Amino acid sequence: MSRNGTVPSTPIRTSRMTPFTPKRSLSVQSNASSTSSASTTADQQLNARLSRANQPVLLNSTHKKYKAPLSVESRSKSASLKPRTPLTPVPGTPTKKDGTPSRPRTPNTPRSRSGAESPYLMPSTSEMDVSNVDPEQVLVDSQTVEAGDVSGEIDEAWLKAAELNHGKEDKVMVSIRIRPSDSTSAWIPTPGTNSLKLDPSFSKHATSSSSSTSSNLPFNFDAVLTGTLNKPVYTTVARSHVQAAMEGYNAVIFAYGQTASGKTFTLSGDESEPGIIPRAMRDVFGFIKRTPEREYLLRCSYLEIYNETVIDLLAPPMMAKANQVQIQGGAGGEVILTPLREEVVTSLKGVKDVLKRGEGNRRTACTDWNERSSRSHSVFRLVVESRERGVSGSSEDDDDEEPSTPASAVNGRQTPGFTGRQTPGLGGRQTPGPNGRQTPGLGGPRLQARGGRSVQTSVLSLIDLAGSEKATSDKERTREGKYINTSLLTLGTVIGTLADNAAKNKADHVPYRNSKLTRMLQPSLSGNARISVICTINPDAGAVSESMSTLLFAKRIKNVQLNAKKKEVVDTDALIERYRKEIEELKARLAEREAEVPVRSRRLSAREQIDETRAMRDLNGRIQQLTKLILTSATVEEGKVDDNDDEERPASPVKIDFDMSPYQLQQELLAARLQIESQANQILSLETSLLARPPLPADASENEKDKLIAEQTKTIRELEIVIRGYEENLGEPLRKVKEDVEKEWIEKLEEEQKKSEKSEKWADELVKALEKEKKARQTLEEERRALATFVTRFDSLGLGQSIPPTKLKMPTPGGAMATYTERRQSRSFSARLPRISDVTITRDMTGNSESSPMRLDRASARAQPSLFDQDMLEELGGVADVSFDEMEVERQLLETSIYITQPQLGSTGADKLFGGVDKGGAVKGREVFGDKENILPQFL
Ligand SMILES: Nc1ncnc2c1ncn2[C@@H]1O[C@H](COP(=O)(O)OP(=O)(O)OP(=O)(O)O)[C@@H](O)[C@H]1O
Repeated sequence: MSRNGTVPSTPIRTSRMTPFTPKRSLSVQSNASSTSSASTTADQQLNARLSRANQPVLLNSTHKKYKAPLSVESRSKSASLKPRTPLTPVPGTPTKKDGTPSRPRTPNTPRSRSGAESPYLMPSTSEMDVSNVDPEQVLVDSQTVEAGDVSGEIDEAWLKAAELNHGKEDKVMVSIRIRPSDSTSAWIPTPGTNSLKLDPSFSKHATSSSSSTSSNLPFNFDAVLTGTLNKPVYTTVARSHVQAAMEGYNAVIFAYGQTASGKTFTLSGDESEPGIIPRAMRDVFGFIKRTPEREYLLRCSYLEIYNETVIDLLAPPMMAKANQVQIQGGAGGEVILTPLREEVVTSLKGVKDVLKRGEGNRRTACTDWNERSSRSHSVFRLVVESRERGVSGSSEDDDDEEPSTPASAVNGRQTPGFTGRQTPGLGGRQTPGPNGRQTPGLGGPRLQARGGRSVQTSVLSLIDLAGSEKATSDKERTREGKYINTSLLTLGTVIGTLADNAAKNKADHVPYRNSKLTRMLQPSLSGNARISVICTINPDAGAVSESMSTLLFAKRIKNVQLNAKKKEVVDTDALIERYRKEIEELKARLAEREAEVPVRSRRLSAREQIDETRAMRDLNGRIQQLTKLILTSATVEEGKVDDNDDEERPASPVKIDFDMSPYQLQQELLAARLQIESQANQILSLETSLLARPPLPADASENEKDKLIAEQTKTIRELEIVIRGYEENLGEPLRKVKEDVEKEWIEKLEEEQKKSEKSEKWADELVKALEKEKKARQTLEEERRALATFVTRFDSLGLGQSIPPTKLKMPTPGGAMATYTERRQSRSFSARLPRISDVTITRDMTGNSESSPMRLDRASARAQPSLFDQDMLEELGGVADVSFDEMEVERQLLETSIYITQPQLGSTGADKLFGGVDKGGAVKGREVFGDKENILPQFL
C-alpha cells in the first residue's frame, strides 16, 4: 500500500513454468564458520526450491526485486493474506532463446511506476524528505527500534564469530556465486579451498586468449558460493561490511557478472529469498538495537545510471528526468551528487517504502537472456550518522543540553517549540511536521556534535550493476548494452590500473572520469571504503567465455589496496567553521592543481586535459557555492536577515518557495545552472550535427526531418561511446608511443640546433677569413702592380743586362713576361704550394684550426674547391703563385738594388724606381705607379 493509501494495481506476472532441476548438488562453500549453520544439504535446498516452484503463481507480485516482507509483522500478515510466491525458475541457460513465441516480450519499463501512483500524482516531497526533517527528531536508537524490525535475523553465532573480519582487511573481499543451472556445470568448485576451476572437458569453450591461458588454473577467492539460499551469501559476503558501515567506515557491496547470472537475485532477492539489501537493512536496525550507547540518523537515496545519465529513483519521474543528478567533486576527494533526494528513515518499514519506490522506477526490460534484465546500474545508499548518547543514555538528557545550534542557527529559523529530540512513541515515528524543518547542511540534515561528542558519518552503498552482454536482437537493447559494456569496461580499466598501481607502487592516472559509475565510486575505489564484490557466474557451457572474463575481473579487483578510515566530525563542526575549512582545503587543492597545470598538461592526453579542466571547474564551483553559504550564514549570525527578509531576495521569474533554506536555494540554483549548461551543450552539439547532416529534400516532411535528426543524434552518441571505448583501450599505449616519438624528436631537434649554432659560428669565422683574405689580396695586388711597374721600368732602362745572372734571373726587356710564362709552366712546383685560401685560413684560425669547420672542409675543398675558393682563385688568377714568385723576385731585386750604384741609376732614376734609397743603400719606399703605367695586364 502506498503512503497515500492507494493500493498499487500491479500487472499479473506470468513466469515461465520450466521447472528448475539442477543436476549438480547445490551447496555453500565458504570458510566462514557461520555458513556452516546454513549448510543445508543439496537435496534439502533442491526440495525447498522445488516445493516453492510448485506454489501457485502469486497475483500482484510484480517485482522479483525486494519483495520480501521486512518485519515479522508484515510477514505474518502477508502469509495470511496471500499464498507464497514461487521462485522464478532459473533459466536453464542464458543462451539466446530463439523461437520462443510463447514468452511475451515485456516492454521496457522506462520509469514507469508499477505501483498505482501516477508519476504525476507522486508528491514532489516526501514527509521524510530531508528538507522536511529536523534531524534531532528522527534519531533512531536501541529504544526506538521495533522488535519486528530485527527479529528473526539476529545471528548470535555470527556475532560471536570474531574471526570473520573480512571487512577489516585492506583488500577487497571477492566472492564468486555460481548460479544453479539445469545443465551440467562447466565449473568445479573445490570444497574447503574457496577455489574453482574449469572442467577440462569444457576448456574448448574458453575462447579468448586471456581465458585460454588461465583456463587450466584454479581461481582462488574469499568465498565460492553455490545454491539458491541468500542468507548464507549475505552472512559470508556482506554482513561484516554492513557492520563496518555501522561502525563508521564507508562500505560498498556490489554484484558484477554477465547478464542473467544472478546479480539482482543476490542483491535484492525475491519474496522468499530476500537478498543482501533487505537483509542488510534489517541488520542495520539490529545493530542499533544492540548499541544502546549511540543514537543514529539514517538517510537513504536510490539512483540509477542509465545510458550514462544519473537519475534519482526517489524523485518524481518528471522531476527526475528534468533534473538529472550531477556528480561534483567535493572536499577531501568526496563526490557530491546533486540534486539527489535523500530520505530519512527511522524504521525498516520506511526503508521498505523507499526501496519499493525506487525499484518501481528502475529500468528493466526483457532481453534475449533475461526476462527482467536490469538495464541500468542501481545504487542504493544509506548514510549513517551516529553520535554517543548522553551519560545516562536517555533522550531526555539531550533536553538539558544546548540545542543543536548550528543547524537551527544557520537559517535563523528556530523550530517553534523545539526543545531537543522527541522520542517517537511506541506506535511508530512521529512524522516530523513541516515546522520541524532545519537547514539540511551539506547533502542533507546533519547530526551535530554536541558537548564534545563526535559524530561519525559513513555511507553504505549497495550496487547492482547491469550485466555485461553480447549484442541482442533488439535495437534499443543493443544501444543500452553499448553503454552498459562501456561503463563496465571502464570499471575494469580503473580496477586494473588501481591493482597495477598497488602491485608496482605506482601512481598512474586512473580514468575515473571516463564513466559515471567509476566517477561515483571514485572515493570508494581509491581506498576509503571496505569493499565486497560478488561476482556471479552462469555455469553453463555456452557462458564459459563470459564467466572466464568475470573471474579475471574478480582476480584483478582482489589486488586493489584499500585503506578505509572512519570519518569523525568533532565538536568544532559548526557549519560556518566546516564551510571555511572546506573552502580552505578546496582552495589549496585548486592552487596545487593550477601550479601543476603547465607541467601536467604537457603530459596529459586531450581527454585527460578536459577531465582536468572539469575537475578544476568543479572545485571552483564548490568554492563559490560555499562562499555564498558562508555569507548567508554570517548574515544570519549578525541578525541581518530575519524571517521577513523576503524583500531582500532577488525578484525571480519563477515561483520561489520562500520556505526553502538558503542552502536548498543554492542547491536549486546550482542544479538549474548545470541544467542550463548541459542544455546549452546539447544545443551546440545538435547544431553541429544539424550542419553536418546530409541535406534533406526541400519538400521533406517534419517527421522525416525529425527522424533524420534523431538518427544523427543517435549515431553521434554511439560514436562517442565507441571513441570512449577506443580511448579506453588505446589511450595508454598511444600516449606511450606519442611520448617516445616526442622524446626522440626532441633529441633530434636539440642535435640539429647544436649543428646550426656550429654552422653559424663557422659562417662568422668564414666571413672574417674572407675579409682578411680580401685585404691580403688587395695588398698583394698593390705590390704586384708596383712590382710590375718596377720590372717594366727596369727592363726599359736596360738595367737587366748589368745584373749578374747568377744573382737574379732578371728579365731582360720583355723578360718579365718570359719569367712569368716560365713560372706558369712549372706549375707542378707551385701546385704543391699551399693555396692562398689555405694559407690565410691557417694563419687566421691559429689556435682553433682543429675545430674550424673551414679546416674540416679543406681537404674536400682541395679536391673540389668550394664556390668561395673557386671564385677567389679565378678572381686572383693564381695570385698565390704570383705572390710567392714575386716575393722571391722582390727579395732578389732588393738584393740587386744594393749592387746598383748611384751613378748607374742617376738620382732621379733611382728615386723614381725605389722611392728613395737611404744612405746605407736600403730602399726607403716605392713609388706606386698609376694604372696607365701597369704594363702587365695579362697577369690578371
Ligand atoms: N542463485 C540463484 N538461485 C535461484 N535462482 C536464481 C539464482 N540466481 C539467479 N536466479 C534466477 O535467474 C534469473 C536471472 O537472475 P537475475 O535477474 O538476478 O540476473 P542478473 O544478473 O541480475 O541479470 P541482468 O544483468 O540481466 O539484470 C532470475 O529469474 C533469478 O531469479
